[in-house]
Parts: sequence; structure tokens; C-alpha cells
Amino acid sequence: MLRIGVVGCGAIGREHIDRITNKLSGGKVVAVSDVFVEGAHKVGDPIGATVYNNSADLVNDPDVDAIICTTPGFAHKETVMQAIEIGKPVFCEKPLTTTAEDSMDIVEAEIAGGKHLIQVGFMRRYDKGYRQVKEMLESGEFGAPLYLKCTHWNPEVGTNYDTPMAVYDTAIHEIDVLHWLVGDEYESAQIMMPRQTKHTHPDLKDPQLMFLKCRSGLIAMVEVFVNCRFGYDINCQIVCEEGVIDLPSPAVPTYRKSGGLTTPIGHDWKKRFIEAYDTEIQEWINSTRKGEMNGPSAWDGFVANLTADALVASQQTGEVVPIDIGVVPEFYKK
Ligand SMILES: NC(=O)C1=CN([C@@H]2O[C@H](COP(=O)(O)OP(=O)(O)OC[C@H]3O[C@@H](n4cnc5c(N)ncnc54)[C@H](O)[C@@H]3O)[C@@H](O)[C@H]2O)C=CC1
Ligand SMILES: O=C1[C@@H](O)[C@H](O)[C@@H](O)[C@H](O)[C@H]1O
Repeated sequence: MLRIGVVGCGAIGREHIDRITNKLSGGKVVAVSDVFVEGAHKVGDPIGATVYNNSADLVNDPDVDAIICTTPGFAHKETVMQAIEIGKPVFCEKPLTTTAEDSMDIVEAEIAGGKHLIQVGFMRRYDKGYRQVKEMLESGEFGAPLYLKCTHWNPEVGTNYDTPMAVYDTAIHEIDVLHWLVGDEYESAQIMMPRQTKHTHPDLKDPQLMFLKCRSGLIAMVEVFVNCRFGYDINCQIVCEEGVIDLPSPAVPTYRKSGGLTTPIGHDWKKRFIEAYDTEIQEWINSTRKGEMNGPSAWDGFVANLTADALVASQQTGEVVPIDIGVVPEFYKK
């Protein structure tokens, strides 16, 4: 049994605790922590977990074999570095950090420790739909992918969500999954701001149109609209030389009523990728128990943050910003 400590008992922390406790196998949450300690007690007490009010004490608890970090992005580095220091595996929710510089510090610390310890929560790589699309592209039947049109539509966000977060908290999913999907690397990024919705606030530009150009010339266009009101709607269309692939959304009943044919759209990000989260965490438990680390790595987290930094820079100017990921360290070559 993998004894897991969860740092950060907010929305997704609670989700992961629930799936490990009630759905998955091979793992047990034995400790939880949150700076808001009452929140940690609320989820930790019913499952008999030790409750901490800080990350260091949880990481250093000898009864904790591995850590899940589900604090906000700005706090990830602290916990991940503590885990590397003591040599414990850590599953860190996306983004690895909020800047490429901080992610590089983690990459360097992991390499110095000489052991693969970090997995980043890019769960879309575990989604059946994205996996099917990847297989279709790799079959060669569609020819080369030329451009991608993607939407990351979210019903609403709070006032603590600002313009850069549209990139490093939200578009970070597309940043990671799209280059993985097409087997390419980004070379530049650009953002254009269309007319803004009245539902946004002064610190948030919404919507934003993001353009990512790959080395092959392929361009991915990502629409991020986080106050779209109508639902949580993730779409991806890949236009190839020999055909067009649309990412399948999970099947929902459609219905005819009052003179209309309706396809309902969900509102909740927790449900859209629920199977992907289950698979992701189950595979992490399985591989961690075997002393392996097979999922998205700290290097993948760094590449995503480097790309995010370029997009954030373009938010100010609208200009095309180059991206140079450099050479993949030997340590991360598969
Ligand atoms: N893979 C995915 O689809 C999703 C990933 N996330 C990621 O998970 C992380 C958490 O997001 P949410 O659960 O939505 O946030 P949240 O705000 O609901 O929860 C964060 C929790 O961390 C606590 N916290 C803050 N600083 C802390 C610290 N230094 N040490 C311990 N606890 C601390 C807060 O009190 C709060 O309980 C973020 O990085 C977010 O981007 C969130 C939702 C979906
Ligand atoms: O990661 C997530 C949230 O943090 C983010 O705020 C949402 O927009 C994402 O779609 C969800 O998956």
C-alpha cells in the first residue's frame, strides 16, 4: 500500500483524496495539510489521516511514502523542493510552477538528486479521446497535421483570477497536450485580444486568442474564454492533409424537445475529465509502488512553463515571442 500525503485540501485536493479513498486501489491517504487547517481537518479527520498546517511537516512524516501537491501553482515549488530534498516521489498538479525559472530550479534539483521523483498533473495525456486522436495521427492515414483549432471555455472565474492565469493555469493544459499530440515542439507564441466580455473584471483580459507555432510550421490556435457563461467546453479539431479529426467529447444523451434537438454541455471541470484523473492517479500509484516514474515529468512541466512565459510576454505587446527549449537533458530522454 502506498501511503500518501496530500498538501492542499481545496477543490482538486479533495477530489484526489476521494478517488484514492473510494475508487482506486493500492494507495491510502495517511496525512493531509493545508495552511487553512480547518479545511484539512474536514477532509483528514473522517479518513483518520494525520493533519498538518504546513507542507514541510507532512513531507518529513516517516509514515508518508509519497506526496500529492494540490496547492495553488505559486506554492508548488516549496513542496516539490522539500520532497526532492528528502527523496520522496511527488505528484504535483499543473502547473509545475508559475514561471520557467522556478521549473528549471526543480529540474536541476531532481537531476542533482539522481532519481526520477516528479510527475506533473497533465491529465489530458490520460484522456481516452486525446489518446485516440494521437493514435489516429500516428497511423499516418490523415497525413501531416497542418493546424489545430482548440477551445478552452470555462463558465466563470473568481476575481482572484488574472490575465496571466489564463495562460499558466488554464491554457497550460493545451500547451502540454497539443505538442505531445502532434509530436512536435513549439518555436514561438503570440496572443491577440479580441473584444472583451462585459463579464470580466479589470485585472482579467477575457477572452484571449493564443497562437502556438511548432517547428514543423503547424499552428495551434487556442481560444481561452473563462467567463463564457454557457458551460465548460473543451474542443480540439486537427486539420490534416488527408482529413480532419475532431476530439470526441464524452458521450451524453441528446434530446428532442419543444421543437429543438439539444446536446447538453456540462458546467463542471471535475466531470469532463473524470476518467482521465482516475487513470492518471491510478497509474501514478502503480508506478510509484514499483519505484518508477512514467508520467509527464518535471522537464515536461518546464517546457510548458517556458511556453507559458512566452505567451504571457505576448499578452503585453501582442508580438510573436520566440521559444527555445534548448537540449533535453539526458536524464529526461526516454
Ligand atoms: N488537472 C486539473 O484539471 C486541475 C488542476 N488544478 C490545479 O490544482 C491546484 C489546486 O487547485 P484548486 O484545488 O482548484 O485550488 P483551491 O484554491 O481550491 O485549493 C488550494 C488549497 O491549497 C491551500 N493552500 C494554499 N497555499 C498553501 C500552502 N502553501 N500549503 C498548503 N496549502 C495551501 C488553500 O488553503 C486551499 O485549500 C492548482 O495548481 C490548479 O491549477 C485545479 C483544478 C483542475
Ligand atoms: O485545471 C483546471 C483549472 O485550474 C482551470 O481553472 C480550468 O480552466 C481548467 O480547465 C481545469 O482543468
